[in-house]
Amino acid sequence: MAKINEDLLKERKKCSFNTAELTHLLDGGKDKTLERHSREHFFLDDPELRSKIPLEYLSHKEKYEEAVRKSCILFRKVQELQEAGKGGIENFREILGGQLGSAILKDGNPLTLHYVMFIPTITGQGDFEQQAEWMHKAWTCSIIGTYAQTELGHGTFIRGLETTATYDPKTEEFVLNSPTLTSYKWWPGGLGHSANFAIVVAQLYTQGKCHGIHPFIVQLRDEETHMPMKGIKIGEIGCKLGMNSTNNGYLGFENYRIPRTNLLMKNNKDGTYVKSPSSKLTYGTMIFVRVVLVQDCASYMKKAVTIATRYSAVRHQSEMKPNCPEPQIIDYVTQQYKLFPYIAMSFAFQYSASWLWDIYNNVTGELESGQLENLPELHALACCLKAVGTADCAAGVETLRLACGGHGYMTASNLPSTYGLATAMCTYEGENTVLLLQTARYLIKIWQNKKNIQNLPTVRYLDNALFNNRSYEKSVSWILSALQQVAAAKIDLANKHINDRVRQGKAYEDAWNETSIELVAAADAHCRTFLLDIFNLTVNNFQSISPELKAVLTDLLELYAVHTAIRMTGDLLRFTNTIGKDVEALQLWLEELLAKIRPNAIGIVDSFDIRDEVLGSALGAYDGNVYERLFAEAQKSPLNHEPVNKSFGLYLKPFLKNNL
Ligand SMILES: CCCCCCCCCCCCCCCCCCCCCC(=O)SCCNC(=O)CCNC(=O)[C@H](O)C(C)(C)COP(=O)(O)OP(=O)(O)OC[C@H]1O[C@@H](n2cnc3c(N)ncnc32)[C@H](O)[C@@H]1OP(=O)(O)O
Ligand SMILES: Cc1cc2nc3c(=O)[nH]c(=O)nc-3n(C[C@H](O)[C@H](O)[C@H](O)COP(=O)(O)OP(=O)(O)OC[C@H]3O[C@@H](n4cnc5c(N)ncnc54)[C@H](O)[C@@H]3O)c2cc1C
Repeated sequence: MAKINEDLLKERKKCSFNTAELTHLLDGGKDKTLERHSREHFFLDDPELRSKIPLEYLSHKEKYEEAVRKSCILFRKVQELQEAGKGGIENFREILGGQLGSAILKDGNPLTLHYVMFIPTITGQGDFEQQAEWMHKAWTCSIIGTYAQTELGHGTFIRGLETTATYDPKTEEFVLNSPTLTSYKWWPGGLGHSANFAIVVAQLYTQGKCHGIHPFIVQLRDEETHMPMKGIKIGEIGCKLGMNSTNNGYLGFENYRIPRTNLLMKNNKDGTYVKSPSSKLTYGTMIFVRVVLVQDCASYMKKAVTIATRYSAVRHQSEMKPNCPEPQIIDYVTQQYKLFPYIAMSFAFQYSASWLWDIYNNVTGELESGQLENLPELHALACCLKAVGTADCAAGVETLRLACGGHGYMTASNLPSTYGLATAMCTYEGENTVLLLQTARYLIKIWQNKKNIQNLPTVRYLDNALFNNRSYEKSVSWILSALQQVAAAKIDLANKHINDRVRQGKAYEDAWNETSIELVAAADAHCRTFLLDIFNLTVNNFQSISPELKAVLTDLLELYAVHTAIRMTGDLLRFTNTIGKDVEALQLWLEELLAKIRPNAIGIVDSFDIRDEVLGSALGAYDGNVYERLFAEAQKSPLNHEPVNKSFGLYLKPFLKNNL
């Protein structure tokens, strides 16, 4: 093993708790950690899953081809694991998500949508016969599917989609058409050249009447030759900020016929068209992905913060005191402020993601038996957690990249491509502002009618939060109650402003739009109370952990709470009993916490136990040999493979001569 950097050795000695204990806690037990290790070994130590040339130096086409090669090996290996009964959804979570997935396929996986949306849509929206027909083919990958909903003209407003599926009773077929340029499907992952099937969301027409959007299973390419079917126009949409291997595609239909039975029917029991109990059941797959994305936010954040924290312990810069050695940059308090809140935030997101996953499973269980009452609460929670989680994650990764100075700008730091993956999450699966407005819509309804509020665990605090009015105490419980008061006050105020505008004669929708900045802020505040509440509950509920670990988790919980409170200073002053002196006390508390966490910072990120191959970063490797790794990475540039590049003879030399 390479020699470990001296600074990191010293940092590791300072750590006050057992890092393995925290690793096991985060994984859900020692056996889970061992399972994860064996999964990592299975995938990361397979030489076939490594690339010979760094991705950045490949052309767009080569990147795609390399990604398809790897994805096929990857999913063959997942199938092997499933067949051996080793692991269920965890395999998919890791392989598709921000850790193993993004380590092996750094710029995205062209087959992700098959697992994340195609299969879940068949399971969630297909009836018994349809599942029998399609699931085996999909699971065994005899067919590869994607989820084609968004169009050139509409992503958010899905009721406005223009693709039509018109029923032809004579042939018992649906005829698919893209009547306009804006009706072309645009964005679906893997659609360009990978998938041969898709779930297509289209407006269903029977007897000249439109019944709204519905999902259909559609064959796009010949299963043998992979040529597009007649009546299908298909291709890739081109280069993007990131995710350049995901093969996002476009798709148009010209009188393309599919059997009647390809309309997914779980929510339309009859063979003839019958309206489902809730049109929003069609949106089920989107809720599923929003839920799993919150977990991914924690993964990306842990990765970025591990890289930046290790680098900050190795990097020395400037003089703090005259004639003293240059300090590690992690000793600058401003640097700690860039790093440690994101360490704390990754815990907050991991714990909330896990609660959300449980709520999701309960509610989908209820939906199976026709109970819909808890769906709105789940939808509202999933929307705001997805929005706040992805926004904080993307901003966090960018802050952490900046915290690494110039070297953070190198692709070898792996921070730019992590940012590319993180920022995409802010848009896909529901643009963040739009999702916060969905949560706000629910909160306003609850505010206007609090009758059943005590049965709704995520909003019951709103019953009396407006009147919390506690005087400042240095405690998480005070911050939580203050944040709850802020959320309640913001909802109340937004509600008042909507009503005022309606009273002035505005249409409700106009009043809503005019109040929407406040509505988004209210939903954001509500979400932050949930994140803190769950973090607090989780840490308080840990019974059998060592006092040393409990102390570290408490520091992180407090830092998360204080950091959130300071970010919302204006709101605290405006809506609670907080006064200027309390803000000063919060600031001192923040600084105290940064100092407390400082000796454990490396220990905490080590506990995330992220393998070097997953970090994929010259700055973040366990051994801390930053400069050697940066130098080695530079040697991989194709420009360094020859002492003189041909452009010298072609352009520079004549140019230099001309200037003589
Ligand atoms: C294999 C097995 C296992 C595998 C497991 C693997 C797991 C592990 C994987 C781990 C790694 C992950 C990696 C991921 C990589 C991903 C790759 C990229 C994927 C990216 C894909 C995409 O990007 S794919 C397109 C997504 N595209 C949207 O996301 C559109 C947003 N746009 C809307 O979502 C609607 O359009 C919008 C705005 C609501 C308005 O919809 P609208 O106009 O119809 O509705 P209104 O606003 O009028 O609301 C009317 C009433 O509906 C209520 N409501 C609305 N939605 C509802 C809902 N969903 N459920 C219930 N209720 C709902 C609402 O609350 C109102 O209720 P009320 O009336 O009671 O107030
Ligand atoms: C990397 C990536 C992968 C994707 N993969 C898929 C896929 O596999 N399948 C698929 O079907 N789609 C996919 N998409 C599409 C994605 O779901 C949409 O881009 C997303 O839902 C946002 O829709 P839009 O692009 O129409 O944005 P728009 O809705 O046009 O948003 C533009 C702006 O308008 C604002 N806005 C829009 N409506 C409102 C409103 N009601 N109130 C206030 N503000 C509003 C937004 O806040 C935003 O600021 C993907 C997108 C990306 C970036």
